[in-house]
Amino acid sequence: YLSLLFLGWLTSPSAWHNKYPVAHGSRQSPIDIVPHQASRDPNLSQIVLNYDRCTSINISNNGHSVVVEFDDTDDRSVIQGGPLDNPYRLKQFHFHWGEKGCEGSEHTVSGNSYASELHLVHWNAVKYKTFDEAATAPDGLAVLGIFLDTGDDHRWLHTITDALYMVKFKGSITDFKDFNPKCLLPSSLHYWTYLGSLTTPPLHESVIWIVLKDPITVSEKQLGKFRMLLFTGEEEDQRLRMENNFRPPQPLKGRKVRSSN
Ligand SMILES: Cc1ccn(O)c(=O)c1
Ligand SMILES: [Zn+2]
Repeated sequence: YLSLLFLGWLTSPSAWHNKYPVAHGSRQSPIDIVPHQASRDPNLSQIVLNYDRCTSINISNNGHSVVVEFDDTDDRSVIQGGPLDNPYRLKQFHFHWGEKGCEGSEHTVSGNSYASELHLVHWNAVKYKTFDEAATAPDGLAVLGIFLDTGDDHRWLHTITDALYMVKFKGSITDFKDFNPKCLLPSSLHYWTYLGSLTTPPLHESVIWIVLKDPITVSEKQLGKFRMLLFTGEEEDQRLRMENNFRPPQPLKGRKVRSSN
């Protein structure tokens, strides 16, 4: 039992710096966003999402989260505008959540957590040849963060939650075609943006974060289905429920958070 606790400690956010010293870097994510301290930047245009020709491929459990991957061999699904100098290609989206409704998001707003946070991960295919190369470059990735609040059922989330039983165990993967993440967006695309990092090891400081101000609403029942996923593989005897897969806010270290109009 103690060995499990020790193992748990080793993989917890507070221990990541031992293997990934960048965990104590100058542009780590997530952060606490304080709206009235964010500067409205008139030069910040709206963000534009072109997901209409997007091609989802599969859904999988990578031991950290549930991930939907997309065909990123061309510019069929991109995010552009806002703080971005060129289009960034959609590669995957995944979620972070807690064990109860009052925590689970990675970014917080004036110290308040949401129940979950959706990350749509894009990469700069104009400047870099592969996702892995982009993932280590300061302007390599653009992650669109969307908060999930609990309330009524989300009309389209069932498409994902109905597939979760097929990816219960770490390492499981199954087909997941024709899903357009546009159905997971809130009505307003107003956002905060700042320079940050991946929120899981290797914590590369390569992410231009675009966090939408408005959350989407999902039901406690829908969120509960994420908590039946496991961190552990089918062959492991310890079954660890996948929950609290969020990193807490990191020091701002003088960074400016900008706000769209
Ligand atoms: C690429 C990547 C990996 C993990 N997470 O949480 C992210 O938000 C982005
Ligand atoms: Zn994430």
